Amino acid sequence: MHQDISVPANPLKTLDLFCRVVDNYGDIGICWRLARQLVREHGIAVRLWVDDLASFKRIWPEVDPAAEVQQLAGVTVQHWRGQDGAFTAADIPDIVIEFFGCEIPPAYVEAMAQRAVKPVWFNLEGLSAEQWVEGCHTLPSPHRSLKLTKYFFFPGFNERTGGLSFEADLEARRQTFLRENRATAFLSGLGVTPQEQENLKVSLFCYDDAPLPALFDAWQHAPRAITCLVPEGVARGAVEAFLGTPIQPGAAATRGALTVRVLPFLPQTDYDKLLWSCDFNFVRGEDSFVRAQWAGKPFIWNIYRQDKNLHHTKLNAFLKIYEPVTPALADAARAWNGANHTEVDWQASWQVLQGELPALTTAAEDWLRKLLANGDFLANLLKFAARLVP
Ligand SMILES: Cc1cn([C@H]2C[C@H](O)[C@@H](COP(=O)(O)OP(=O)(O)O[C@H]3O[C@@H](C)[C@H](O)[C@@H](O)[C@H]3O)O2)c(=O)[nH]c1=O
Repeated sequence: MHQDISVPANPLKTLDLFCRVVDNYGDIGICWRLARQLVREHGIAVRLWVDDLASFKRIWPEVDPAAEVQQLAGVTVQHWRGQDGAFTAADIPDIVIEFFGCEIPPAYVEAMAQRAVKPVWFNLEGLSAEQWVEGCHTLPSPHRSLKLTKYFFFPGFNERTGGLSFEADLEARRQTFLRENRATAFLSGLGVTPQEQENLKVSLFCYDDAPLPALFDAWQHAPRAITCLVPEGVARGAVEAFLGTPIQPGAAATRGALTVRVLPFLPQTDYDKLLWSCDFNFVRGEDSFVRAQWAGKPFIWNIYRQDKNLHHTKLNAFLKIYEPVTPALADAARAWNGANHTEVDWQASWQVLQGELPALTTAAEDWLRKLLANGDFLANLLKFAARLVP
């Protein structure tokens, strides 16, 4: 008789990911990235439960907002209407993920407990550079009455956390894009003129309360001409005030050293290319913040506002570990988020930042390589999950 020496196949083949869109695009943005990556890189059958298909459509135009169930990029997308219908053990996959503590239906949890082999259950948490995260990462939370355990899994910036998610081919695609100078064709396709491409290129994604009018004002007096590329709908009031016309893709105006150009709101994969194409990026929330780091370019982060100014604590925690930071970049980041104690002179501040750009860019590339070494968040999660399988 032959002895079976083959490596046991990965038993974790199916997965449900639950996403509740609190607001904006970050919740679905992150979940959609993870879902696609699970299918493409790990061969896992993924069902993504999402409650807001309209927001989803903004970042992935193929979404049919009226469909109950649809197949997209190999993922089964299920419109989550808060169904708490009948679930049986047969409905439950090998892995269940709830995103940002969104509560999954109680009947579904009951069905999880009925499964002969219990699913590996995760709560995916938000990104923060605060130190307490390291102590909470992978902590188990036993269900109060059912034989189930949920694990907290945190993204993060070092090996004591889950790391940040990146696709296996992300860095190779970025390198090819840069090496072959594809930015020119990409930006031209978005209507950015050759002259605008000669300027210093800045992408802009921020919340409405960022001090954009002051920055626009400063940029008009910048030492080098600036092209600010802003996807449609971002900072609508301030952009409209600058343009003097209602916002639509293709609208542009130049005042002094500053040209502002409105782009269409881009599909998620093209948004990466925008970050790669620019010299400096303004990003916000969580997903674009992470993608800016994978772009290897200097950036300023507009952090998602939280009660009691908790977001300022998070911002400062990040600025403390972000190695490329300079005093000028930290000051500007704090001012952008209302976390500074003194008035900021944006004109002077930008002048310093512009001078620092070459060094900041080199440092941002080094930072990217350091983060890559922590491994991909999903690969780290699946490795952890595999260890829990009996
Ligand atoms: C500007 C732009 C963004 N995007 C994508 C990139 C991201 O996946 C997504 C934006 O998500 P974020 O950067 O996270 O920013 P955000 O502000 O949109 O999202 C969130 O922030 C979180 C912290 C909160 O928990 C969420 O509730 C949510 O507010 O939209 C495009 O696909 N095309 C575009 O043109």
